[in-house]
Amino acid sequence: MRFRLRYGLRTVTFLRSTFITRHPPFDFSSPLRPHNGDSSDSRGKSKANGTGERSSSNSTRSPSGSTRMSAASSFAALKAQRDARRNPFSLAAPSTASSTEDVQHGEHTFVGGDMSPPAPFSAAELPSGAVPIPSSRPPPAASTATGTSIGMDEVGAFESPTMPGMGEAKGKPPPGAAGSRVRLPDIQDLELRFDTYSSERALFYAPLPKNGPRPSDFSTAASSSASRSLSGSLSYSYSQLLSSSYSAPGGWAAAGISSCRPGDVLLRVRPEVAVLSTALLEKRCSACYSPPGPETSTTPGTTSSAGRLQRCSGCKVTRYCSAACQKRDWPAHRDECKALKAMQQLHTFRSALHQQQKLDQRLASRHAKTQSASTPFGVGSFQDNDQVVAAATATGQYQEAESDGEDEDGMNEDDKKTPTGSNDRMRLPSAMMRALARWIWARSRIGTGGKDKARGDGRDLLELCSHRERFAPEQLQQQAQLAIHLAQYLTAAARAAATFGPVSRGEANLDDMMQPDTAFSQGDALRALGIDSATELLDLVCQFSCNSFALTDSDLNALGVCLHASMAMINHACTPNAAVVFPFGGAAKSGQQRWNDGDDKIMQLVALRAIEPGEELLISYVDISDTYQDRRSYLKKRYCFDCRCELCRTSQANLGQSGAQPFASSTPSSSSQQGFGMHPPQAAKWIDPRRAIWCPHRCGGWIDGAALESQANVTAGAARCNKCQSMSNVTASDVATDTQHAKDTLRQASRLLDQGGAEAAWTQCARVLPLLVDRYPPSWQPLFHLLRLATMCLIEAGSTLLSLSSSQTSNTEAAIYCFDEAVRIQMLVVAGTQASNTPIYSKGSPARAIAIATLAKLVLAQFDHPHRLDQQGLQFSTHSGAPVCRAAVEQAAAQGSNTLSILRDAANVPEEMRVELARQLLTQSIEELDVGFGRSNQGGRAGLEMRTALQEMEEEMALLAQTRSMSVS
Ligand SMILES: C[S@@+](CC[C@H](N)C(=O)[O-])C[C@H]1O[C@@H](n2cnc3c(N)ncnc32)[C@H](O)[C@@H]1O
Repeated sequence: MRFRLRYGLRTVTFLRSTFITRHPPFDFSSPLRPHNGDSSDSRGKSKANGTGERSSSNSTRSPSGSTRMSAASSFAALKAQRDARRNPFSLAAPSTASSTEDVQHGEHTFVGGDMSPPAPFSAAELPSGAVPIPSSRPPPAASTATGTSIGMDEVGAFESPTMPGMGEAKGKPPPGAAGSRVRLPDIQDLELRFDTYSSERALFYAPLPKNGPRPSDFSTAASSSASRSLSGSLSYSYSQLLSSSYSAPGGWAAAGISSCRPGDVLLRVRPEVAVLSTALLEKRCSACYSPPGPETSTTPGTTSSAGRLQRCSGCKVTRYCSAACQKRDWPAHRDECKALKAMQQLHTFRSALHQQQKLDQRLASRHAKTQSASTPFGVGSFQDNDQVVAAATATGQYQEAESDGEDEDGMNEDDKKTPTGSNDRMRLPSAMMRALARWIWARSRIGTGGKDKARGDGRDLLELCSHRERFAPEQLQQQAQLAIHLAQYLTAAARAAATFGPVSRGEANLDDMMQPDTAFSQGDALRALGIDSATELLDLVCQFSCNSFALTDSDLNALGVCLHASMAMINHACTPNAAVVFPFGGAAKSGQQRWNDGDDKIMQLVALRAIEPGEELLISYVDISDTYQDRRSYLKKRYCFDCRCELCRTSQANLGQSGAQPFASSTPSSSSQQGFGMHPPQAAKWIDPRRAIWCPHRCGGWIDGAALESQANVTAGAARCNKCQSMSNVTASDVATDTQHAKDTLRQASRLLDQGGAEAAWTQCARVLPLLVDRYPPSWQPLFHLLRLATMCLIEAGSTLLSLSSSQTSNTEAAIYCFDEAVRIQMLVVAGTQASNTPIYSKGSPARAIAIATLAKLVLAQFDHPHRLDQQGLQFSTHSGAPVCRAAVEQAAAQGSNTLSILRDAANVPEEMRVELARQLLTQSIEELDVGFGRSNQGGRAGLEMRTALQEMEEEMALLAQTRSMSVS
């Protein structure tokens, strides 16, 4: 039948390309924060000026002695301003501290003054402020500024409580606690910023230091532009702000200016810097992030690593889908290209060195114990002209340690041969490192008066919080490790040029390299980029880590990392009223318009519920399907704060921890209008869906898993079913074992999937799922994560099977099995997002909207083979033992209130009703995508896809009905 064929094939094709949200448990780019230029845009320029003018008003001496605006001066001036703003008790007024002298000599003052130095640095190197890196020699003349022509290699396929809502808290929350209502200070005590891109819908504000300087002291340009921008709406918006909540515990915050409906877009910006994750560098275009399109695939049926992405002939690392894309990326890639290339040369050199060392050692041991143990030269001498690296090397911090993640040391392993041909593995810089380096290079170009196309329209990273002084020692040590690698990466090109001659010659003069004296100082190279001290470098790393966003595609798949300073001023809540999304993917329009077909202003702040004027805008930095403990430790570790939102306080109270605030029952606010937002939980009865256990009597009720942890709670009957009061038959130790089991499986299956073993990954999941779905609702955190991964495995496996050979019935049948199973698993995922009247994700949350859209696609894909879903209560397949029973879906659907109505009959829906189910799913996903990705965007790329699918489906159905009536007559 035409309908079935079309849908089956078309859907499967787009299933393969993107579409499932995957949240690795510790995805760096997923602060997730949570978790997006065309320089010719005049508005972009004016916004850039907002920062640029402020910094450029402070001119200083360049390293060479000439008076010009240097990158160093702008760093220093901005840092001084920032520190003064952040520290109301600062003794150093920014107007005086803005002199470069002061900053360089450690005049920063910090609240608390607890400045424990990072482990690799000695206390002497890091006193209470910036430590200048001793200059040993002047920077090489124009070594980093020379242009290089753009070239491209053609490469072949493989070369290349309820939530406790936002209601008013009873009692007095601690001053400054997020969610607390504190009257805003008078307007003269605030620094206000109005974002020109916000369509007058978002305002950024920060308290000024008491008795401190006024905005005008910082920069006339900045303050006048602020008041200019504000003049139209100031009286209205500010009076609203005054009467509303102010939860920022210091620092910047954002507030809505006018009333917003769910789905309103509050801010639309282009990220100042955005890069593809290192793991995707070979698989995606570095400018538009497109995978190689099917039309360019060289081998039919192969997965997306095939295709004709063209490799940059300079660095041989980044790839592009077209010359247009490469050209667009060039301003940002230019310095990076040199650095990557130089790193490869250095890597080759180091490999040679290493071989030489090994040989020497062997010779030494063979020939004489009398022989000196010292080798002719050491790796240390190669690095030792940098204070940071030397210190780290001395303390063993710098090592070529294997790392399975970008986060640990900021370096990724490329397990292919290096482009230079050596067999050992080349470690590419992580996405974060490349992003930060791009930002620093762009910054230094602006500082030296260069025209900068690479940098977008945002404010300044230096104004954002760093928390260097607040990190736990082990965290700071990790950041220091990143700083060390960043320093090496930043200076690779300059150093290579100094030692090898022009990088483009590609000839390493090993003799020169062996002489430490001739090696180019890392300190010099960093100073040329405007970084004067190890502390400054470390600050930048900390700032980036605290303020960057995960770059995702329109289906929330992680693509990389990005930064925009305005967006970074938005604070966190585990029950956010807004979200930062990339409705059309993470990149501006591609040369071919294949992948990103939307607006260039690609990073958007969207209201998830109704927002009153002056209400603080809050996004989530974490995956809110995580438990309280996981969210808490992640926020503490990465962002240095304890979240005091109502959800966290309620969860804490449930755990019976000391210091918990009593739960504040809030009245349903405007947030729950139109069904969006959260309903307030009944404190006494609230069970966190993330920790719930099914009632052993299958009444559909839940038992609070958190209550099991305390014997007192168990004795007091807190661990009983909330419906029938049955006792739990699961103990706390059962839960701990199941949690561990699920987490281990998640890790193993994730690894298998990454290595291309989707079927093996699914088999791993299939082993544990039967027990887990029987014992826990799908919202139980470890199960929820596993279910999301299981759907991905099944889609990947099914798509691969289908692409192998459609003539082999066994392949097709296996593929059908995969999609059938994926439908059931995804039903559980959707149920998990919505379970209880206090769902993990509120209606319209991007993650929930995408989960429904995914299910809709899967149901559409089933139309080819409707007979596959039998009507048995349990669906076991001979193929790897399908573990997920229909009963689990039914149980999950029955448990919920009307939020799950869409799924209530899904598991037993007769075949003829399946089209109706698909229609319902498409309709609901469109409604929710419109909220999560912006109504004016029509739900972004995913929303447009769903609309097209719905329209086509209705056309097909009409055609089918017509054909039927004709054949009857
Ligand atoms: C991306 S910044 C947000 C803007 C920040 N207020 C500023 O001034 O730069 C993240 C930092 O803001 C603070 N923050 C964000 N949300 C918070 C909350 N709910 N409670 C306490 N601090 C919060 C933390 O210090 C966190 O590291």
